[in-house]
Amino acid sequence: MVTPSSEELNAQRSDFGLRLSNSMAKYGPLCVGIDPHRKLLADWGYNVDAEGAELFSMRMLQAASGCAAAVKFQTPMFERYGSKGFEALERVLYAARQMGVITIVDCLHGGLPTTISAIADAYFKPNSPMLADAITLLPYYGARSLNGLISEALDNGRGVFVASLTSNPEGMSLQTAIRQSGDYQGHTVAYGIAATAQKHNVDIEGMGSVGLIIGATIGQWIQDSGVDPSQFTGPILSPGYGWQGAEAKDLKTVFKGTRGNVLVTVSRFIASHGPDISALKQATESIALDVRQALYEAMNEGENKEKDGMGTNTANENASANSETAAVDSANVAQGDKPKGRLVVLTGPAGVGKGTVENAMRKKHPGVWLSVSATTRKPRPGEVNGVNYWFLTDQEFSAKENKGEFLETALVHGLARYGTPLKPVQEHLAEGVPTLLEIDLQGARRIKERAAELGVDVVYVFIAPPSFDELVRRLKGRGTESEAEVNKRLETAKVELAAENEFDVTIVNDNVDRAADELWSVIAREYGL
Ligand SMILES: Nc1nc2c(ncn2[C@@H]2O[C@H](COP(=O)(O)OP(=O)(O)O)[C@@H](O)[C@H]2O)c(=O)[nH]1
Ligand SMILES: Nc1ncnc2c1ncn2[C@@H]1O[C@H](COP(=O)(O)OP(=O)(O)O)[C@@H](O)[C@H]1O
Repeated sequence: MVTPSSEELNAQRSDFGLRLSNSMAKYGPLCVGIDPHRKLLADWGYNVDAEGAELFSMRMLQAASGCAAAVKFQTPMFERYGSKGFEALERVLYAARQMGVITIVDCLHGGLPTTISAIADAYFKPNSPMLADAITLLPYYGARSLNGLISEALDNGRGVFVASLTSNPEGMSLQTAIRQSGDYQGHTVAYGIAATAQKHNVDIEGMGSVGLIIGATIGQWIQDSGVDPSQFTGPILSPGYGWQGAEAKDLKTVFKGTRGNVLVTVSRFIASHGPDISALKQATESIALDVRQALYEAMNEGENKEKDGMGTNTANENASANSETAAVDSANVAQGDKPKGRLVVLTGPAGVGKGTVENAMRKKHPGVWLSVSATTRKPRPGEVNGVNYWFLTDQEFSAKENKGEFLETALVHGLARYGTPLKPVQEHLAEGVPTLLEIDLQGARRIKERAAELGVDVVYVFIAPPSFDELVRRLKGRGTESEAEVNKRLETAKVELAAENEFDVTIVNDNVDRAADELWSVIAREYGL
């Protein structure tokens, strides 16, 4: 038998971390949770059995492929159907491998070393029936009880996520209990778990293969735990976003100063848009952008934070950033003496592709902040409150308007009211963050009138279609409006197209990537990036 060299062994042991960080660089920090809850199966019109769970999972997998860095399966949702449930999971894992999607099996195994070593045969070996890229582990027999199994995972190029800080209140009191003896005496239980996991990552260049699970909803508890996620150089899996109550601001609190190694799991929110595959994809893309933006801000928040404590290598030095552009943007945006760029106001007729171009640009440059408007119109399938718009009732909108909470408002297409919340725009501009508004012509004109009074400098950008016929084609092709609504939008479009010369820059959206690059070059010029 040929004994592998130490370089080969090291390459093997960092394989999962490397593959995951490459996938996160490509698709962003979203992990789609594939959890066939009984209620979801019934909502989708599937049988509540192993077959239903398999059909559900295959569809979620299809939606996640190309939109998310990884997928995660909760085993109890399959195990409840006994051997048929496990067969379903085996087939879904096989399909994911064929599609090249990274898989995490959330089985939360733990126990005595002799017993759990058998788990390696189930998940890590080349012929394992449920071969997965990583599994989740419970360390409550002692973090070191997992070392044998972790070594097996690493030797096979696989990874693990060790539960460290969960978000249920009882979990928190246990995890922040102070250790009475042993290596980490005087530290919390969670700290000892994180520090033990980190030991597997210290000699690895880039992101390690031994991860932690830290719930997004734990908020300020992170401080009581003594765990500093910015010091950890393996991947961090974070459930709890969306359905379970965590928001962008919670990600910022918990993951301050991290460097692209946080993977946020979203499950029920995405599944609630199914079974239509395009609605599932759209929901996945929306939430992926939202999560990416929040983590990008979290990364900048920790810029000048003191480093201490756990582990010898800082995440700053060791973990790979989630994308090269993110790293470049952060270097430029977060410098002490921030350039104060002008507010970028983007306008263009409905259906010209404003949303498409902005999304393409923000995928490459997550440091750009796009204001989220409020509207009284109904959400379209896949639209997410707080991500696409803040969806308000007429009364709620009027109340905010009366309190002066909007920078501008307008009645658009004579159908619904829209408004730009003032405070977040002021805050982002004050911090030197590239700030983009997408609003209609009336709103752009209103800002022109008020810019001096508000002390904001503005650059006005117009997105134009290659031709009117193409605009009609795109608007109809989008298929989200009735014929009457399309006609209303085309009437507005004629007025907006005639106002093109009121703008500082026109970008013709004939090709999404090219238009996105042009939009970025306007922003880059404004903010000196
Ligand atoms: N004035 C103003 N217009 C907005 C705001 N948010 C969105 N809009 C514009 O409202 C119009 C309608 O947007 P939307 O309902 O998303 O659908 P669309 O008509 O198909 O683009 C678009 O022209 C948007 O640019 C806002 O906060 N203020
Ligand atoms: N350059 C382009 N070429 C072809 N189709 C496009 C282009 N840009 C956008 N689209 C399509 O046009 C439709 C309208 O785009 P959307 O981003 O919703 O527009 P807006 O936000 O301006 O209302 C969508 O179906 C989108 O996929």
